[in-house]
Amino acid sequence: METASKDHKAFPVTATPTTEPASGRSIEPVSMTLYDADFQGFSDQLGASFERYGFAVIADHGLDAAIIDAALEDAKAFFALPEEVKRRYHQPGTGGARGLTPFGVEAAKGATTVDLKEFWHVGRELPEGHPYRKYMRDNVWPTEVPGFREHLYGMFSAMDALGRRILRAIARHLQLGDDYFEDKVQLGNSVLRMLHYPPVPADAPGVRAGAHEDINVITLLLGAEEAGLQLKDADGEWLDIAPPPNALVVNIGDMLQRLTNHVLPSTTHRVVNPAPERRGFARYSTPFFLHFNPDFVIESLPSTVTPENPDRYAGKAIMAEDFLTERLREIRLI
Ligand SMILES: O=C(O)CCC(=O)C(=O)O
Ligand SMILES: [Fe+2]
Repeated sequence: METASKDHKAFPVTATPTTEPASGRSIEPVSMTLYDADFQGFSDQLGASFERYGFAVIADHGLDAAIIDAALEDAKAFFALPEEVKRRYHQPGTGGARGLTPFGVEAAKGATTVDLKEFWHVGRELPEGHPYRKYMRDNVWPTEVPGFREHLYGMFSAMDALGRRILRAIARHLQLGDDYFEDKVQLGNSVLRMLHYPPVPADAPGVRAGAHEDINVITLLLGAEEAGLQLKDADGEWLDIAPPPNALVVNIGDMLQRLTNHVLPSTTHRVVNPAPERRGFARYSTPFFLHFNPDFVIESLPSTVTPENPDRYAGKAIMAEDFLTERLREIRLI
């Protein structure tokens, strides 16, 4: 539900991307140990990486490995269930907002083939009667995997907290108050996506994930050590993202690009099919799409509007929820 492509024509997803040259550039990881030792230094490094690539690689993120492992093991156990059992948790017509989106359903905008993936979505739980409940569907939980609910929601909460920490550094980089984002995302319509890319036959049509941009504020991604994730660099070259073990990949989504009048770019990315020696391996990755609170109004931050970078969205303020709905319609998910 978080994906759309602007430029599929330039990079048809039906091409054989693994044969395209990937440039030798790579993103320098930033260590989160700097966060407490030298917050300004951390913010500067993170901000520089985002301005340059729209992506950053964060080492030493401090997430509890036990929380991640428990959620991942449960997701793997779920994906290993028979197809007809899994499909009980598919809710057609809801854009895959919660529960399972089966293999062969999602495609990047304009793509002629579907992505070679299936995924499970977990969203925020709010108390009965909360005014934001109308924007957020109820989660669904499989009964076949004991612990799934507790572990998956534990991971949602851990990623949510880490995302808010990272946003403090982004706020510092943008010379806003460090807590600028706090009351704008604390009840955001965020989604944890547990992704399963099965082994890929040599003659598979399509790619694991076609070229797209994320719709949300920032995305926190674990599991990109298994190769395939690439970003489209400013000069049009595809650049492999090869994080060190256990590192977190973070990228800017369309909502933050819009808020910052493109000072922080939402970069096109994709997941290409594996090299022959890795074709027999599944890939599991877990993006957390951090969203604004549904009623936050997105308009260019005054500090990002300059004579060299005039407001690209003058007179186009939009509520986060309307922006999301518009984008999901564009990609025909709702
Ligand atoms: O699996 C990955 O590495 C990235 C997935 C992604 O870009 C997405 O789901 O939006
Ligand atoms: Fe993405």
